Amino acid sequence: MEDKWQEAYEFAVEVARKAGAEIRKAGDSEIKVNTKSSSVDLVTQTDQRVEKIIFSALKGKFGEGCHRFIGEESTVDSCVLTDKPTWIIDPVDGTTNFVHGFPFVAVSIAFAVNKELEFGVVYSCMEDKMYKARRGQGAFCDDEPIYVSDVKEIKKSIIISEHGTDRSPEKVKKIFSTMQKILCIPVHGLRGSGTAATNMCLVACGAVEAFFEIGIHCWDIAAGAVIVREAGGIILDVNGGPFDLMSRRMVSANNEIIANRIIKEIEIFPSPRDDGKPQLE
Ligand SMILES: O=P(O)(O)OC(CO)CO
Ligand SMILES: [Mg+2]
Repeated sequence: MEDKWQEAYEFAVEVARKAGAEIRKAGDSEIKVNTKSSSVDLVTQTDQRVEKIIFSALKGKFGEGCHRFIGEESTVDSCVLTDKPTWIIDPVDGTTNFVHGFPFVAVSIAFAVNKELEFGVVYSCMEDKMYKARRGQGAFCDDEPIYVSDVKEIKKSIIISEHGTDRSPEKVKKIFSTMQKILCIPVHGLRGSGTAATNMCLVACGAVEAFFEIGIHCWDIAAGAVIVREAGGIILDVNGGPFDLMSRRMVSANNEIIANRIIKEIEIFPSPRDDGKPQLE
């Protein structure tokens, strides 16, 4: 029973690699930029085409009836996580990077059963790095085990945060105020790769101590969440409570000490949940 999903895991790695190759070879003609929730929330034909490629591979293998599918480009309204086996996919995480040629772009594929994440695959396709993890079986980059950093002192840490795609002045103010407070603890530095999935893999492999964000979606972080946990890290809500995949906010960190120190500084702002339910404080 424990190995029930091994085939799905291995297939997800294969599909992510193929999807990444499609992104790498996407020509300039395909990079026609459209916008979604705001003028800085970008989408290209590549996002849509690669999502179709991933979905048709997974549906062809596992059938549409038994499995559910949540994808960044095909989820129109809210996405509700049920107990059914569910694929959660971001075909191009880091679309803005992709459009600008900034070299961090990831394919993110996660799989949940009974609302619990079973495995996650993040293929950082421009660097050709394959991150993957299955619940209870460790995390890997290119088949080598990876582990979070053992730093416990916040003053010896590097922290990742992002600016998101909402430019309303009150939210931007809170984001920068949080970053300022964390920077002035002081920490060694603040970073951001422009893709949530890659940011979580940077936590998982010990390159940084933590990554937090409010406003990301379930497809940005589902695969990364498994990878961080399996590398020995933790994921919490920005209020210090348990992580909720649909809440559009999280702190991923190498350990609880670093996570809680960051949480002390985070200025929370409202962000409607992916599943349409009321947001917690
Ligand atoms: O590039 P995407 O898929 O829009 O995702 C962003 C978050 O909104 C980076 O993680
Ligand atoms: Mg994304």
